[in-house]
Amino acid sequence: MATIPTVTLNDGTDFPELGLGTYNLRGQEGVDAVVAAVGAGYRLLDTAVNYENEREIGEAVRHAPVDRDQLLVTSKIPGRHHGYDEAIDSIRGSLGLLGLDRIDLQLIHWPNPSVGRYVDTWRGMIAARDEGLVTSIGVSNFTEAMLDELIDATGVTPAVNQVELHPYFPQTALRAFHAERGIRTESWSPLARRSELLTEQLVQELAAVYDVTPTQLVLRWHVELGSTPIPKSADPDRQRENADVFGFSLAADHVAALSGLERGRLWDGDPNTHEEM
Ligand SMILES: NC(=O)C1=CN([C@@H]2O[C@H](COP(=O)(O)OP(=O)(O)OC[C@H]3O[C@@H](n4cnc5c(N)ncnc54)[C@H](OP(=O)(O)O)[C@@H]3O)[C@@H](O)[C@H]2O)C=CC1
Ligand SMILES: O=C(O)C(=O)[C@@H](O)[C@H](O)C(=O)CO
Repeated sequence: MATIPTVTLNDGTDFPELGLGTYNLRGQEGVDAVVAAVGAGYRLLDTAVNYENEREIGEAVRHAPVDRDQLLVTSKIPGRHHGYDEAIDSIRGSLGLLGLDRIDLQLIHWPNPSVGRYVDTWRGMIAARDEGLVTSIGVSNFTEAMLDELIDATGVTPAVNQVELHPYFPQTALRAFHAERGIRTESWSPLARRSELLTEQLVQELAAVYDVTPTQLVLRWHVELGSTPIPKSADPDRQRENADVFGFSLAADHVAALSGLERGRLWDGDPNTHEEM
């Protein structure tokens, strides 16, 4: 079983350096996949209201081979639940589906700027944290300007910003901004959804240099950048492979070379314009 190291968030919480994405993990197969991942060493589980699998994630937590307190469950507030009261209701709804009395990390899923309610939503999340419904609060898909808007309005800095990040889109400027503000970066679609990234010549060649798989090389690149990747896999063998990235490290010039694959966002998810309800 892999031991996944942790870093300390700006609120003092220990946060794993790698977690499990669960988009599209549903039904009994989804429960089994998440239980297997915990058995393989995963402690951070990433879900969202919009994944429609919070019931399954809660079920997996109850059947997992470790105590609930060793697991960190993330959920996310969807666009249709933006607003102060709506955010608190959304969190209560997630707690009900998960069957848990606390969510470890609560995020705003997308800022949806045309709705104009992410600051109110953030205030609701602060209240939910103060009430003990959630431990850590953060955001997803927020730009530098949006992050500063939250901080300036409330004095509370998000613990995490979960964003699209992979060698095709290394988010250099946003990561530097996070480092200045003490915000932990979390990488969604860290494998670029198994696109041609894994068969890039550079990725294949460097994987051979380190005697690891292309997937392990890419996930280690995230770790070297100081971002927590949350690869999704339904397969126990691939889950184990993905978690086994803490026994080697990459030379700085190899990290830079992988970042040089940059070509931009893969799915047109610019938070200034892309909205999800
Ligand atoms: N906040 C946000 O807006 C977003 C958050 N997310 C989160 O990020 C998570 C991860 O992103 P996701 O989009 O799922 O994409 P990933 O980059 O994690 O890629 C997942 C794909 O890669 C395959 N895969 C995983 N491991 C391996 C491996 N070792 N070898 C070969 N193929 C592999 C999986 O297949 P298989 O299952 O068969 O192994 C699946 O098809 C999501 O599940 C979700 O939790 C994602 C998008 C947006
Ligand atoms: O998976 C998520 O969390 C999402 O927000 C997705 O909807 C993602 O944005 C996507 O699949 C875009 O094509």
